[in-house]
Amino acid sequence: MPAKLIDGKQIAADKRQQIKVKVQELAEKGLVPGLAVILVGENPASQSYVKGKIRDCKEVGIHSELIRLPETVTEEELLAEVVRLNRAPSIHGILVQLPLPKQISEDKVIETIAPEKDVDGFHPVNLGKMMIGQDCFEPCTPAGIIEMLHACKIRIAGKHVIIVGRSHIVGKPASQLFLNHDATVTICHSRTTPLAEYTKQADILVVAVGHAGLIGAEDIKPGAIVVDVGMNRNADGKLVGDVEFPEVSQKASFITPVPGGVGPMTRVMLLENTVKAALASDGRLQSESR
Ligand SMILES: Nc1nc(=O)c2c([nH]1)NC[C@@H]1CN(c3ccc(C(=O)N[C@@H](CCC(=O)O)C(=O)O)cc3)C=[N+]21
Repeated sequence: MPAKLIDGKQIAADKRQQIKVKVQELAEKGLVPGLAVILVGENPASQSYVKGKIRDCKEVGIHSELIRLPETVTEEELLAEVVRLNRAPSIHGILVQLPLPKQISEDKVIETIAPEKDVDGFHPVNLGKMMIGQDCFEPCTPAGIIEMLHACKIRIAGKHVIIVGRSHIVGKPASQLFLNHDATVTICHSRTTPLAEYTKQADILVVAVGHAGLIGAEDIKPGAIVVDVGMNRNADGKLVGDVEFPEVSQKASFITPVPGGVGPMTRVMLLENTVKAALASDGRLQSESR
């Protein structure tokens, strides 16, 4: 039986609707969540992602500010902008679009964002809190994956989750989040051999590498749940994941498509984190909401 498609686009749209209602309630109480997005340079992919984020904010009533800086900006200038936004009362979340030009240390920039405004969940304080199970901003892509599995009523506890990829923004935090949800977690990466011997054992397989066609039908267990985080352009310029989609979907029980799977969930989790940041900034509303 072919896999059920996990419709990330639809799940994200439903979630945006809920967030919109929440934002309206907060606005009536005088709190308008605010997100600042810093975009450095003219990279077309980054420009289009950032446009999407700003559009999402508009749709749900989150105030957004786009700060555009030239490709030649110095690290000092960028850090000064982050510090200004750390202090701005109308801004609750700060996102610096990655990647950044070579002259700028991404680590330094992320560490300069106030942890309570780090809606990407990339700051070491948030990553550390996640590791010890404390309340924190969870990175949007891993959080979106968990959210879409929940929306499909897929249980995580006790499952063997195999993550392929160990990036700081997807693989590593995803492994931690799945562990926090009581999964048994295995992390695979470029030096794992033979990769297929591992992936075939997964109840839930998360692939976040960035190689089109990395996972074929022969690499999964029948009935596995497959989450494709890959984003690759094929020869025709079409967006494709890391998983051979038609073949794998014949053998899996659930699969996320690319596009329309994890990507839209990543975007909606940013909105959720921004509302959370706004609420946390307002002691009065925070205690009311409990
Ligand atoms: N500070 C920072 N935070 C990020 O979260 C961040 C970043 N930098 N840099 C770049 C990556 C990439 N990323 C995407 C999110 C959603 C889609 C998305 O919605 N994709 C659609 C399709 C988009 C298309 O067609 O091009 C989909 O998969 O259906 C894509 C890419 C966030 N990133």
